[in-house]
Amino acid sequence: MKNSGEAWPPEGTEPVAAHPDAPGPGTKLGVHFSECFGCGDEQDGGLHMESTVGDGLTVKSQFTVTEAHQGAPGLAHGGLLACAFDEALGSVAGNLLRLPAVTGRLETDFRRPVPVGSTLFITATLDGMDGRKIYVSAEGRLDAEDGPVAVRARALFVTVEFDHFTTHGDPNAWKKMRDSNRVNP
Ligand SMILES: CCCCC/C=C\C/C=C\C/C=C\C/C=C\CCCC(=O)SCCNC(=O)CCNC(=O)[C@H](O)C(C)(C)COP(=O)(O)OP(=O)(O)OC[C@H]1O[C@@H](n2cnc3c(N)ncnc32)[C@H](O)[C@@H]1OP(=O)(O)O
Repeated sequence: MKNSGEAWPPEGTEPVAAHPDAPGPGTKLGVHFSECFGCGDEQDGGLHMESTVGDGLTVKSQFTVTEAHQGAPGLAHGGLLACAFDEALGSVAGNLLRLPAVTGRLETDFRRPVPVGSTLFITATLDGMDGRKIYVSAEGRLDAEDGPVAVRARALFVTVEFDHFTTHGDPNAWKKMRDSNRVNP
């Protein structure tokens, strides 16, 4: 993946269409795995992000910063903001393409402080694919859809076989996610 100053998406990236069975604009995506740190509802310390499919190849997510997310006093920790963007970017890749994929590389540009109590309105866009490589980008605006941009991010996701998760992860947790019918791999 190219560095921040270089062309995005990189040369060789092809435009993509959403999968025919992908959820349409306006669909609330809910929780893909109850224990996910980004969106899970059984993860007390998590980010509890909520996402909805947007127009075009986008997903819109919201992340409200609490005192549990601080780095500097009163301000969101940059690593947690990166986590929020990983979730939003993974959501646009996974839900619109309906392909299992993992983050290979994630870049974040922090442009404004994000205070405790504020909500980031994140729009993530599916920029294209090159073989197994999925390119996605996002921006997060402070406290409103048209608020000032606080964070920009872009990422490379790489498609994997489903056994990536059972081989390297926890097969029982995978079964729990599958049985919840929240995703349908
Ligand atoms: C997580 C959800 C699972 C559920 C899936 C089901 C349904 C989906 C529906 C909804 C999902 C909704 C939301 C998801 C929300 C959040 C997502 C969170 C995602 C994560 O939290 S995920 C954890 C962190 N993530 C990892 O744990 C990855 C560890 N890693 C590896 O597992 C390997 O590293 C892997 C597999 C990445 C590649 O390994 P590999 O051996 O398969 O393939 P290879 O190395 O050949 O790479 C192939 C091509 O990608 C290029 N490439 C690779 N990495 C690159 C890099 N960093 N920079 C530049 N280029 C790179 C190569 O250069 C080559 O390019 P080329 O084809 O041109 O040669």
